[in-house]
Amino acid sequence: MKILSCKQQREADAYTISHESILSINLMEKAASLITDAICRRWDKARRMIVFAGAGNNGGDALAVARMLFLKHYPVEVVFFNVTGKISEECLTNIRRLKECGFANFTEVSSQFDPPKLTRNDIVIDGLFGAGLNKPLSGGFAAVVQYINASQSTVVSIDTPSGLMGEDNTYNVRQNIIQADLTLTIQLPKLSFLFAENEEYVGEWEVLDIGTSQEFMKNVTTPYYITEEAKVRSLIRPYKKFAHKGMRGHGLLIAGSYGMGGAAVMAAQACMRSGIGRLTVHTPICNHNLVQTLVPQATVEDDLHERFFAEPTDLDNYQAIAIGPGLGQEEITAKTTIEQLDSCYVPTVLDADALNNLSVYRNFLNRVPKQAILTPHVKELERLVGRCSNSYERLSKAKELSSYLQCYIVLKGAWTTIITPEGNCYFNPTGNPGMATGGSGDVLTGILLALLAQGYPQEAACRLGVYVHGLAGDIARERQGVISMNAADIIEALPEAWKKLTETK
Ligand SMILES: NC(=O)C1=CN([C@@H]2O[C@H](COP(=O)(O)OP(=O)(O)OC[C@H]3O[C@@H](n4cnc5c(N)ncnc54)[C@H](O)[C@@H]3O)[C@@H](O)[C@H]2O)[C@@H](O)CC1
Ligand SMILES: Nc1ncnc2c1ncn2[C@@H]1O[C@H](COP(=O)(O)OP(=O)(O)O)[C@@H](O)[C@H]1O
Ligand SMILES: [K+]
Repeated sequence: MKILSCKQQREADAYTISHESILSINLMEKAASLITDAICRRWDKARRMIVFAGAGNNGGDALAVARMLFLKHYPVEVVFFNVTGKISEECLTNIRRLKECGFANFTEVSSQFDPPKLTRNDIVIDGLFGAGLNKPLSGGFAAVVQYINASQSTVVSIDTPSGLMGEDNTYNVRQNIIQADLTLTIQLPKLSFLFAENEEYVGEWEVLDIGTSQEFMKNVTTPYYITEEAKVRSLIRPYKKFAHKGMRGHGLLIAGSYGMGGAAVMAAQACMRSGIGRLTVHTPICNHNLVQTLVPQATVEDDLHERFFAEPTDLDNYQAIAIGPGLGQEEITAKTTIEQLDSCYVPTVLDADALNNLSVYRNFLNRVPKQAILTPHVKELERLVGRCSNSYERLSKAKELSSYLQCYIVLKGAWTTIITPEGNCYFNPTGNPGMATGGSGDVLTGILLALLAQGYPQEAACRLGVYVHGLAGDIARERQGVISMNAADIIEALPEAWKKLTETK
């Protein structure tokens, strides 16, 4: 699914209107009817609906929703803000239609505003500004937003919380953005909905399909996508009847140090559950028995050192390499990691301490092999690119790093983002907060190693691996609950996740 900028969303509406022989007012009617349905599904007529409408088309939506709720006998009040006297045509039509229904509970505000008392029982419908917002809210509108936010009412935003920009909110004034409980967004989510710091504005969100021109959607270009299950399924390659383990690749996992053998175990277990032919784990001597016992399917290659990764190993026999889980940050390990990079001629994953070690020796960044996959969480990325003040800036810096190194970056968290060297960003929809616990990332590294060893190209491996990792997390949540689930449960859920993605529906 593509994610468009607000400008593109407005172009999409205009294109749909001119090419699909639908009038603008009827497209708005469609949006309003879907919004009304979504509201009626959630709240009954005991709740008073207070509609705040602006003078643009977002206000037009809100006024049409007010009419539909009124005709369904909901108690409705409308506050319409006409500050400049400039009202969109569709908004005007909807004022007229509302009044023609006999609706009288209508307050028009042009300057002084005596706000209605908002109670816990009220539903505020926010139709002040949508995709047309062009600067942070200030003055009277800021006061209205702050008034709504200070109330106990439930807030439903139409298309977007008023005041929130669709992409970059670096220079926004945060207290002047509506804090919605629910956002009913038209056609597609906005990029800013996928950023952690905007959760308090967007609340829960639902996408309403108003039938935007398919042709426009097909041709419009954007670097931002949400990965869909159908896409992921199409990436999976079936095994041939005469498959043998040599065809499914031999991977090398360089992981573990004294006290962190578990990371090597979890990555290896996940790898062995993701279709790899053969796996070798290179780990310090102290972890030998642990890995042999807990992952008997894998071969163990001992490092020369008792406790740390201290000696680069021969990579000639492998189709893919993963370095990092639980490696530690001893100086000798950092130097060895960098030295090892020089012989990584096959697809490579760099995770956790491999990245932390690189961030200590940033002048060696250019030794990262081209096309490598880097899997940082937010902190690990910032150690590489510097502190970021928000998610948009972090994404921009990750894109710069990916382009500079010509590598793939998997920026982990909710909506894990896969950034390609060409600058495309794929947001992953699976996964849940139960995965925010030690070891979950090691599991992902194991999955990615398995996919690369089997010959999946980097981009496919990232999109497929991250999706299945999150899906296994979702299955683990079903089984164990969000509090108790841990990385071991994600590994245990991998067979079912893979089955789900390969079974015909
Ligand atoms: N037929 C259509 O065009 C459809 C439009 N739709 C709705 O239309 C919305 C977009 O409508 P518009 O393009 O009219 O934009 P908005 O309704 O978001 O805002 C438009 C007006 O706000 C002013 N404005 C922007 N930022 C401001 C600020 N900080 N302070 C004060 N005024 C400010 C602009 O100058 C403009 O006049 C979407 O978000 C969606 O809700 C949907 O109903 C789908 C159909
Ligand atoms: N709130 C969340 N929603 C979805 N996925 C999450 C969430 N929190 C964490 N995850 C996933 O869990 C994994 C955690 O990895 P990481 O931070 O490297 O943990 P560790 O280093 O402990 O293994 C990542 O793949 C991340 O995307
Ligand atoms: K809005």
